[in-house]
Formats: sequence, structure tokens, C-alpha cells
Amino acid sequence: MTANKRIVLSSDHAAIALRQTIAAHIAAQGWEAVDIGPTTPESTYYPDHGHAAARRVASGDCQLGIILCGTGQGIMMAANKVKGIRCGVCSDPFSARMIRQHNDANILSLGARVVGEGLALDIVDAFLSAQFEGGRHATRVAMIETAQD
Ligand SMILES: O=C(CO)[C@H](O)[C@H](O)COP(=O)(O)O
Repeated sequence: MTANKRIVLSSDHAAIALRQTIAAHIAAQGWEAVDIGPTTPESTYYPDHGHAAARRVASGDCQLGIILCGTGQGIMMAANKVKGIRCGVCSDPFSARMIRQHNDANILSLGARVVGEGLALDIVDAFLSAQFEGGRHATRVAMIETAQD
């Protein structure tokens, strides 16, 4: 069962409606959806929203995150600047499952101008229902965390 886990959601202006749809969808499944906005459609800055969501996960306040912008790419880049965050953009359920199983991703990024609502919800379900497999993958994930220039 998925209940009692807090999932932070954020987006820029390009993805407000889809973000709110996803928040309602996961809340109906028993997740605690922590939607940190924005709620108004003015043009805004995806780096700020990606960073804010990533901080919620990195601090332990939320266990996982779902972030969105037009493509999912810019907000993913911003989130991955926060230590301990592993965020990938997914446009298909297989990738969403694999970034949990193999990469121990803790944030999913979606492009609201890339995927439609039905596909986005399938991607979210795949991400949230998958578990990290550990084993050989744990070694590789640890290498991501300790990698230095
Ligand atoms: O996808 C994005 C970043 O990766 C943004 O949502 C996109 O760049 C916003 O564009 P605009 O200001 O034209 O709405």
C-alpha cells in the first residue's frame, strides 16, 4: 500500500493543470500530495520550482517528488543540482519504472507539452508503484552520489 508517503509536486506555468490533475490522482490512491504550486498562470521560473521541490525531498520532508515544466527538462536540471536528488524526465511508463528500479530516482519530471493527461497518469503510476532493486544497482547509484569533477 502506498499510503502515508508524502509526494511533493511543483511546476512552472506550463504545467499547472496537469500538475493539479496528478495531485488529485495520487491523493485518491492514498498518497499525501504536497502541492507547492504555483497556482496562477503568470509566466514563472522553473529553476525556482525545481529547486523548491528538490529541497523538500532532500530534507526528508517528502519521500518522493513529481515536477513538471513544458518539456520536463529544465526543471529536471534544476532539481538535480540539489545534493541527493536523482531526477529523470520520463515520457513512457517503462522508463518511469526503471528510474525507480535501477536508478533509485526520487523525483519524476514530466513535460506537460510532451505527454497528454492519460499517458502522464500512467507514467506517474509506474513511477510510484516501482521499488528500487538494490544489488548491483546500489553500487552504481552510490557512484553517482560520490562522483566528483
Ligand atoms: O519547458 C520548459 C523548460 O524546460 C519551460 O516550461 C519552457 O521553457 C517555458 O516556455 P515559455 O516561457 O515559452 O512558456
